[in-house]
Amino acid sequence: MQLEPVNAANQKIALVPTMGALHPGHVSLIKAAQQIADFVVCSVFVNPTQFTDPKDLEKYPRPVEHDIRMLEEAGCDLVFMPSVTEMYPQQEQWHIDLGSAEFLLEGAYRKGHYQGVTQIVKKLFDAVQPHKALFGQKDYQQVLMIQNMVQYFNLPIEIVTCPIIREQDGLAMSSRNIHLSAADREHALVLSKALDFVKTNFEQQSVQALEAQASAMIRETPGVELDYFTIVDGTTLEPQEDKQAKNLVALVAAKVGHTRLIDNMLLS
Ligand SMILES: Nc1ncnc2c1ncn2[C@@H]1O[C@H](COP(=O)(O)OP(=O)(O)OP(=O)(O)O)[C@@H](O)[C@H]1O
Ligand SMILES: CC(C)(CO)[C@@H](O)C(=O)[O-]
Ligand code: BAL
Repeated sequence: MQLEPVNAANQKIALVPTMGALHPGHVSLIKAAQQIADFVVCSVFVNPTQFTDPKDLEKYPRPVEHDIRMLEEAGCDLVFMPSVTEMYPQQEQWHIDLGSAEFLLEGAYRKGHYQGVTQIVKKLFDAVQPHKALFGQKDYQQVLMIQNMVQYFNLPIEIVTCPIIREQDGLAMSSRNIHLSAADREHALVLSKALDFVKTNFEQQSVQALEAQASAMIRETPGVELDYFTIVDGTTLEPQEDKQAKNLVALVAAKVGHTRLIDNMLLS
């Protein structure tokens, strides 16, 4: 990949890393990138090292033609779609200290996931050398881990977080939604409904009561298996029951049918 002319012209480069199967959530990142940079690169790479479930990796959607068309329509300047051997030409070790939050929530359910995520994001940063990189709040913990990786290596890259884009009925857009059956799609709505419930009742009820009611809503929904619904400090991801505290976030993960989904909402 040759980005020298862009660098020589002193243009600001923004990178939007994705795993493809693009939807309007991804397009919102491209659009946000266009507002804050002169040249926008989107990477499309299904990164094997961040998958803990081989079946999840195998069935991850890869609609390449559709993705290229969407990126053209969005006016993306360059698409970086490397192969696995380009990104991983040889066996390599990767382990960095991402802080204690690495092992909580998603990190507890997908062991080693954030080592894989930060490994590939560092490789993408090295290849593209962007000034800025944009990520979705939908993957809340991922943004924290990438910020920690940037700090670990002292990289001169600004990490920008973009809001969650939802379907009209509230379901957070996700590439994995394609795996939902019609019934799953209905049942999956309970995740955003539970988050909305917590946001609406935040002033009136205790954190414990909110978590209990939201969890019950989800557990009572057929075909949905709750992994966690929790209200935590938005930086440490440790439980936080003091509602006066700033930076509280509610995070949820559940299996809907055979598909594991995540979502979250900022509370204060
Ligand atoms: N609904 C959304 N709104 C905003 N950003 C999103 C949304 N969905 C994904 N993103 C962001 O797009 C980037 C690429 O994500 P990715 O390619 O994994 O898509 P995805 O829809 O999150 O897929 P999946 O969750 O099924 O892996 C990430 O920074 C992610 O947070
Ligand atoms: C950041 C990322 C592209 C790394 O593979 C992936 O985790 C994703 O799509 O969120
Ligand atoms: N969107 C986060 C990437 C993953 O689930 O592996």
